[in-house]
Amino acid sequence: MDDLTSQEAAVLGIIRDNPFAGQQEIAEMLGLARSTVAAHIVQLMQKGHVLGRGYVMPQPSRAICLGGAVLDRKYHAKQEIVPGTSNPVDSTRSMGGVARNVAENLARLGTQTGFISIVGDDEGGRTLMTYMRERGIDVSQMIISTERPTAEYAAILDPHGDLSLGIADMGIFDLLRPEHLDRVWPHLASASFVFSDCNPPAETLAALITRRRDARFRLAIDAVSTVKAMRLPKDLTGIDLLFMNIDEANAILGLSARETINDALKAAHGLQKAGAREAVVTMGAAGIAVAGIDASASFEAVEAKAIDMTGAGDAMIAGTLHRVIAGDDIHTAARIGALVATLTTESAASVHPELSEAFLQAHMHRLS
Ligand SMILES: Nc1ncnc2c1ncn2[C@@H]1O[C@H](COP(=O)(O)OP(=O)(O)OP(=O)(O)O)[C@@H](O)[C@H]1O
Ligand SMILES: O=c1[nH]cc([C@@H]2O[C@H](CO)[C@@H](O)[C@H]2O)c(=O)[nH]1
Repeated sequence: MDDLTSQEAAVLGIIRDNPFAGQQEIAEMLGLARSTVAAHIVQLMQKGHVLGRGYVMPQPSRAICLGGAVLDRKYHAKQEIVPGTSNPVDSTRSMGGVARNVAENLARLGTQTGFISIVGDDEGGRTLMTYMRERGIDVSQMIISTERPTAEYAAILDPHGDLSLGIADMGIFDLLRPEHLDRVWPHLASASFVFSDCNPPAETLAALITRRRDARFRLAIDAVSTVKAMRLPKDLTGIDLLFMNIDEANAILGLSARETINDALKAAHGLQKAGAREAVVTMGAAGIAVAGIDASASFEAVEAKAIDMTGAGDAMIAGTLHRVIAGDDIHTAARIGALVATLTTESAASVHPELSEAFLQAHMHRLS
């Protein structure tokens, strides 16, 4: 609360006791002009202490996920893929989008979560919104576009579940402009953590990172892909926690080594040097490198009976954020992230359909 002036704190105190207090009533109680109280309430919204009219108070720990809402289609090859010809596959559909996957994982683990994205005015968009709402995720700040259809992603997976080719129709995310951040700012400002993927345009990411410097929330970012990682500014100052796989980290750092987990550790240090407060660089089954604020370390991935890798990175982020929000340090939290990632590789969907805190606890023995 040390970001508040004494008058703002006094106004907040009255609103907390009586969320229905009118501006005139508050003004009279504090001996201020009504217009002064109105200005203080605007400031309280900007600083994230008040969410909107009716003065609804934010929950103490809340995550907001910003970025991709996507319809995923997976084509799982029955034998080694032969390019340039027809390949037999098993196909499945599920909800995807990095930010959406992170939001669903977080909500399943019990973190209070809001999701901000854009979907088309179509059946896919409506199904996606309903699905999220039914999982207790706040979708009140979503945009519904009549200009573009809901984003789609097709993953062609080899017989081992590894990505052979991904095809992404994500044009709708160009409409996630910086102005939308202004509109949803009270929701972002009141969160304990804001997570964004790199599906929004570079200007929107830059605006978020810049505005984070004066905000109370912590900011986590995931690159999504080597192409989208390039949307991040050169100066990563303002990012509290940056998630990348080794290829994405190398791409933005101009590095190429990807032989051992030490290369991932070097990349994580590189991201810190570029301004990120902490960085997690993943290397699939080969392990995870964590550059924390106090110490750096790497550890092994949790052994998996993997069938589909899609969403593993998103699950790693959600598991990590869930624990960081609960108060764990990044090293402890990332181990839980690795376990959630492994569980996700063992399901055909982009988010494990059975994931819950109890499900996670039942698998904790796998973290030896
Ligand atoms: N074969 C595997 N065995 C065990 N764990 C794995 C395996 N593949 C991925 N993981 C887990 O998932 C995490 C993220 O995987 P990866 O490094 O491939 O990131 P990514 O490319 O962002 O993932 P994706 O794009 O598939 O979501 C790893 O840190 C690891 O914990
Ligand atoms: O450009 C993009 N490609 C793929 C995804 C999503 O990644 C998820 C897997 O990590 C998957 O669900 C896909 O929709 C995205 O959000 N943006």
